[in-house]
Order: sequence, then C-alpha cells, then structure tokens
Amino acid sequence: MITDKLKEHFRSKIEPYNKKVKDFVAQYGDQKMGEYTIAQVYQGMRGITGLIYETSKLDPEEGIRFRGYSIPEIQEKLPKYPGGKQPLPEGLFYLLLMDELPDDDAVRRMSNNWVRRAQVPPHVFKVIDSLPQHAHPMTQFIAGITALRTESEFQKAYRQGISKKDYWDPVYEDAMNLIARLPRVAAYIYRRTYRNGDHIEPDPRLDYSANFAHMLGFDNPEFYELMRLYLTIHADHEGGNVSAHAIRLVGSALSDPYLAFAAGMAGLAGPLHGLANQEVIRWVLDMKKELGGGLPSKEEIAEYVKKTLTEGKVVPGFGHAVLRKTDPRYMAQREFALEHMPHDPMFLLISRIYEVVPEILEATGKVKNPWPNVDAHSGQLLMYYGLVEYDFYTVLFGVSRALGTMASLIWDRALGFPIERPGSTTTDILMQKYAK
Ligand SMILES: CC(=O)SCCNC(=O)CCNC(=O)[C@H](O)C(C)(C)COP(=O)(O)OP(=O)(O)OC[C@H]1O[C@@H](n2cnc3c(N)ncnc32)[C@H](O)[C@@H]1OP(=O)(O)O
Ligand SMILES: O=C([O-])CC(=O)C(=O)O
Repeated sequence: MITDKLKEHFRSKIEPYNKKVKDFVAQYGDQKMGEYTIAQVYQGMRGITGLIYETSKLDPEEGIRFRGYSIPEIQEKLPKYPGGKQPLPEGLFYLLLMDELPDDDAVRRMSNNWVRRAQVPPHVFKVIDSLPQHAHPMTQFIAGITALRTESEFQKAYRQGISKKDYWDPVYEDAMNLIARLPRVAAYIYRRTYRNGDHIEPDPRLDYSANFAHMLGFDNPEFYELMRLYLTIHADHEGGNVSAHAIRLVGSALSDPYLAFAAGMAGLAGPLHGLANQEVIRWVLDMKKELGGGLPSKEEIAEYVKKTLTEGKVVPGFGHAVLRKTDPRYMAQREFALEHMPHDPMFLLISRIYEVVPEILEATGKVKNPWPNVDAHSGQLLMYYGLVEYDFYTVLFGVSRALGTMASLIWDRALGFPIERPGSTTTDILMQKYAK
C-alpha cells in the first residue's frame, strides 16, 4: 500500500464526522422524515428519500450541488490548469472526499498520487482482447474493471481478518487505484475497437484529463479542456441514480470497490441512464438521414419528435426522474459550445432541438420534465473534436462517475454503513390491506 498525505488528511476527518452522525442519530433518530404512497412504491420509489449520500445533492430546480457547490460555483472555485477555464476533476474529487475546497497544491498532489497508482496489470488487457472487437465498449469496460479486481486491497485485507473500523482504508486504496487506472483501460478499449489496436502510452506529465485525452488520441488543448469539464460535471448526481445506487448497494455487501463499480457501470450502460448519451447522437443522425442531411427546420424536427413518440419510444436526452428544469450540466456544455464552436452544424441542430422538444413533451401531459438532461449535449461536443464513435461515450461517462461514487463509497465504509436491505411486498398483500 502507498501511504500518502491525502489519506492521512482523510483519516483525520473520519472520527469527528462519525461522532457528528452518531450524536445526530442518537438525538433525532426517531423523527419521522415523511410518508409515502402506494403509487410511489410502484413508481420506482420516486420521491422517497431512503439513502444517506454525503458527496452531492440534487435539487429539482437548481440541479446538482457537489458538497454544496453548484456547477457554476465549482467552475469558478476549483483550481484550473494554467491558462485554462475549466475545473480540474482532481480538485472535484478532493472536494467530494474531503468536503473542503482544494488549493493548487492539493490538486497537484492528487494528480501525482493517481500517476503513481496508474499501472494497469497486463492481464486486464488480455481479458479485454479476448472479447470480440465488436463487443460494445461498455461490455469491454465492465470486463476490464472486473479483471482489475485481482489487485483488490480490500479483498486481501478481509481475508486476513481486518477489523470493521479499518475497512475504509483498503477501500480507499482500491478506490484510488481504480480511479487512477480507469483512463488507461478506457483508452485501451477505444484504440482497440476503433484505431486498429494502435495504443498510446500514458504521459505522466499531463493532468488526469489531458492524459486521458492523449491516450485516446486527441492531443488538442481545447479537447483537454473539454475533458476537464466533462469529467467534472458527470462525476456525481446524489445517491439514488441507478449507477450510484448500484455501487452503494453492492458495496454494502462488502463486495470490493471493483465489483461495486462494475455493478454501477452495468446500470450506467442502460439507455434510460448513461447510455442515453449515445442514443441522442444515434437519434439525431437518424433524423438527419431521414430529413435529407442539412439543418432541419423546426417543423421537420417537431414531426420527427412526434413520430418517435408515436412509435412508443422515448426522446433521448430529455426528461429526468428528479430534475424539473434544464440540467445545469446541459447548460455548462452549451456554454462551452457557444465559446468554442458556435457555428458547428451539429451544435445548431442540438440547439434547435432544444427549442422544439420541450413543448411537445409538455403537450403529452405525462412527461414530468420536458427539459434536456446532460446527455442531450455531450455527444455533440465529442463529435466536433472527432470522437465520433458514439458507442464509446458511456465509457467516458463511467470514468467520470468513478470520482463521485468512489468518494462516496470510501465514506460508506468510514461511517460503517450497514448492508442495504429494504423491504418489499406483493400486490396481493397490499390489496388485502388497502383495497377493502
Ligand atoms: C445521466 C442520466 O441518466 S439523465 C437521463 C437519461 N435518459 C434519457 O434521456 C432517456 C429519455 N428520458 C426518459 O426516459 C425519462 O425521462 C427518464 C428515464 C430519464 C426519467 O423517467 P421517469 O422519472 O419515469 O419520467 P416521468 O415520470 O416523466 O415519466 C412519465 C412518462 O413520460 C414518459 N417520458 C419521460 N421522458 C420521456 C421522453 N424523453 N420521451 C418520451 N417519453 C418520456 C415516460 O416514459 C413515462 O411514460 P409512461 O407513463 O408511458 O410509462
Ligand atoms: O440522477 C439521475 O437519476 C440520472 C442522472 O442524471 C445522473 O445519474 O447523472
């Protein structure tokens, strides 16, 4: 294990926070938090608060806050690459884990710490290579993450009989190693699938995002900035979304962070969750093909959207289980596009779709949030810089999601959270009780 200053700093936070939580539960633990209805139970537990997740909180109107900071606030307050405008994801991870804004030094330490941990064992590449080249990148990613598990410090420590109060320590090691290694695994998948296996070695002098972009094959300072923004804004979205919740749930059985993260990635790969980012581009390209290639008019887009709905499909990139306004992550990406590529035809189309879709979804009378989410915009930015293989997009999302969910998983073990095991019931039992 690598001993590091960051870990010692984190260690100093555990006891006081544990005491705060224990005292709070001891004093107020029997307070009622609310009531819920039969309908909510049938509707995917929507609106029921049933989890403690410390690193971020989602407000339906304002969007995500990372440790209390909104997206514009973190863009302003987190350290940046010299000359850059976008926050460094190393700093976001520091904020999420430590509940403290980092300075430049802390961010540099985080960056260097991950560089020291970044070596991916060769068997991981062999596992990925054993899959057919046409295997979806998320299939390859999940296989790669599971293969990384041979390195689990938590698994080893558990076998050796580690005490419960120390679980957080090897979980921290696994989480940090996983975060450090994911860009290499992701880039390997990209180059194997789309660039004839012409792999690019990491450059440890670069920051986390730039090095990732470099290994993918996009050595463009503007793309580096995009990656910094992308990896920051996709990192965390409170605890109830499918990926974060799956990671929390599986981790609660004391499955190690690799297993927990692989479970989360299986959830992220669903088209109603992270995979929507590739579905948006697929849908937009199909629309363009059907409408003859150029920039479709608002009327043509409206017709296409209505056709999608008539066919019983969802309009990808729109709607949300919690948000009730345009996702601030969408807006941050829109601002990036306005600054760097305001005349890009795909950006103009994405903008026009934004003008057309909400009204139509609203008119259905059933869609609770007609506004765009993060996935409605990310693909356009990636395509602009030449990362056009949209099946790969969810892997990028996954690399980012590790930052929030791993910070949270370390806290889960530091706070000694128990195995998650909510109750369930049957319709017959409910009917016997309520349908009298
Ligand atoms: C990173 C992320 O995960 S962000 C979300 C990414 N996903 C997408 O963009 C896929 C498109 N959007 C959706 O499918 C949904 O809006 C979800 C999955 C995000 C949220 O689902 P819910 O909370 O159930 O949404 P909501 O309560 O508004 O659903 C009510 C009805 O509207 C429909 N609806 C919601 N959004 C859309 C949409 N974009 N297009 C068409 N219909 C929609 C639902 O399918 C549901 O229909 P039903 O009653 O026939 O089953
Ligand atoms: O919050 C959700 O349910 C989905 C989402 O936007 C995310 O996980 O980023």
